Amino acid sequence: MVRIGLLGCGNVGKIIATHQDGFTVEALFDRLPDHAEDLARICGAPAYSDFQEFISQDFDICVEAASVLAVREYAPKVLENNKNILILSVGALSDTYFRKSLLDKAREHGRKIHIPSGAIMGLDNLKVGQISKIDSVLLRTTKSPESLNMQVTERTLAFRGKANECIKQFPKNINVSVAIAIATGCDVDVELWADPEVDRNIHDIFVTGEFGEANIRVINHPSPDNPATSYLAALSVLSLLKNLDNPLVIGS
Ligand SMILES: NC(=O)C1=CN([C@@H]2O[C@H](COP(=O)(O)OP(=O)(O)OC[C@H]3O[C@@H](n4cnc5c(N)ncnc54)[C@H](O)[C@@H]3O)[C@@H](O)[C@H]2O)C=CC1
Ligand SMILES: O=C([O-])CC(=O)C(=O)O
Repeated sequence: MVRIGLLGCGNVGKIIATHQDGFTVEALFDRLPDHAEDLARICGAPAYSDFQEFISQDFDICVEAASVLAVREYAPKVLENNKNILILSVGALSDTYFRKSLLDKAREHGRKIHIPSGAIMGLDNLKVGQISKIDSVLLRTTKSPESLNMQVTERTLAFRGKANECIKQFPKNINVSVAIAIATGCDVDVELWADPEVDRNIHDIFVTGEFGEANIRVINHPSPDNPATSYLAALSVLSLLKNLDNPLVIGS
């Protein structure tokens, strides 16, 4: 059974800790100690207020469900402590220097960095971009103004540009664009729309390349405690963890 340590005890953290299937939660950490303590009361795992104490516990993989800043601060330490890491706030890896240094550290310590599919579908086959030419990738994301911290009364373009710029402005909303960029190896074009008429998180992905064309539309339900985060993002972490020890590996 896979043993995990949970870094980030908010909305996704709670879903993970309350759906332990194929893994067990061994330790909890959050920059807000009461978040970790609340989750400890729910799931029974111990909460730590000191990161070094948390990372010294006996678990196989640290599951990050906190923030881009938390990845920058703690991911190197996780690997240095000889633990694998699952990174949901993958936007942190849009900084190529940071990404390279993290990969070097993973190799040095013989550890893995897992990036779940998060709030989108199709990430598995988008990896063909690493071996076959992709001509263009566009992600058009639509969310409610509330989840983007905006107040608008009509559909409004919040951002148009490249993924690595969008994540700087919306670190809690567009991690998916960086996951697509890493998977494909392409500079991803992003449009981020705030739409008062929608109560879902909609991701439209348009890809053209040597393989042909793909249009993928994911219409996500927001998760219970954070409308900016799709429920699918938490589910994708659960399915990754459930399959970690499975001898049958499905999807590329
Ligand atoms: N890759 C993807 O497809 C997706 C990624 N995400 C990202 O996943 C992360 C978790 O999402 P939610 O659980 O909905 O967020 P949340 O805001 O509900 O919970 C985050 C928790 O992490 C804690 N935290 C934040 N910064 C921290 C730090 N520096 N050190 C320790 N703890 C810290 C917070 O106190 C909070 O308890 C967010 O960064 C979000 O942007 C969300 C949806 C999709
Ligand atoms: O959950 C979503 O729909 C997307 C999201 O917040 C992110 O990629 O950061």
